[in-house]
Amino acid sequence: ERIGVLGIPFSKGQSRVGTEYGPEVLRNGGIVRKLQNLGCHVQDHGDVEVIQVENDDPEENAKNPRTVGLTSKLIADKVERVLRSEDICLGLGGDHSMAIGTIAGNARVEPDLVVLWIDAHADINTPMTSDSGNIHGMPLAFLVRELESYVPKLPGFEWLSPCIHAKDIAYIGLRDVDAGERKIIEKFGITAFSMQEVDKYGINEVVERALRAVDPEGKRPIHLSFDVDAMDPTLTPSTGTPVIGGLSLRETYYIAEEVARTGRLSMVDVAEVNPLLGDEKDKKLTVDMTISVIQRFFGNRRGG
Ligand SMILES: N[C@](CCCC[B-](O)(O)O)(CCN1CCCCC1)C(=O)O
Ligand SMILES: [Mn+2]
Ligand SMILES: [Mn+2]
Ligand SMILES: [Mn+2]
Repeated sequence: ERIGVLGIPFSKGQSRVGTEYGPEVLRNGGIVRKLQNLGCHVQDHGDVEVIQVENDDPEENAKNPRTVGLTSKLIADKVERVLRSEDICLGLGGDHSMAIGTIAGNARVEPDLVVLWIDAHADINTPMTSDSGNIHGMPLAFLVRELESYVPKLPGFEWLSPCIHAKDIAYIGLRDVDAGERKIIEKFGITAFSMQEVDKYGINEVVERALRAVDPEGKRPIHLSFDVDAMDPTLTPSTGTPVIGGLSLRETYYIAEEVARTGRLSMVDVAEVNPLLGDEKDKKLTVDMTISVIQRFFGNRRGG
């Protein structure tokens, strides 16, 4: 497998400083070398250029729209270029608004992709249903074709056309879903396995059902968007919106190993690592746990 690593040092999809240092701490944690040690061919493509628009006033309750929109276009362009020369792109974020660009870019190369969204949150608020105005809680709303008429065209987003269908998405790990998001998930029948289903069926059954729901014939490329807050905060404390009762390390490993086993992984987003939150121990734990999970997307199996 040829892996292209792409840093996405972005934080303007939310209001806490720090996620812009995510790529740096993950690289310093040795992710490139660790993947090479797995026998992968790893090329580091550097960082996406981040655009900072002056006087970027909120629009329709969405914060930093121009900065997020224009940076998302650069992310999409870079992801498309990486995926033209590599088999898989590993996007190191950065807040979860990064997924607007990574999915848009991936879809240009793999138009038939499906999305597995591993997260405590649904990240599908429209600017109107969001209570925070933080675009990291909205990325999927900008990407889903069925939501196009519900999402205003924000300044900076002129370049973006929705590129996935609601039925192409499956959630695992949900435990903090807003009212508006629940309505959207129900209305469009989006496949969603919350932590309750993980407890009810077990992670093996959940992963099997999620994959079958979005890709019953087992042939579509997979965009895996991993928000580190999907894991229990005892494992990844340095993140902006922690929610107790999360995935265990072994459950998260299992998801990664099963997705790797499909052989159809196209892109992995690693979102919401914020090394400025918590103490040094929290930061190191978060980085170490995140890197150990990433390795399992790329062939490190507990069974050897
Ligand atoms: N849904 C939230 C949180 C989004 C998290 C983004 B992610 O997953 O990338 O980390 C919820 C906001 N709201 C905060 C106050 C209490 C109720 C929920 C929002 O801001 O939209
Ligand atoms: Mn989240
Ligand atoms: Mn998220
Ligand atoms: Mn978060």
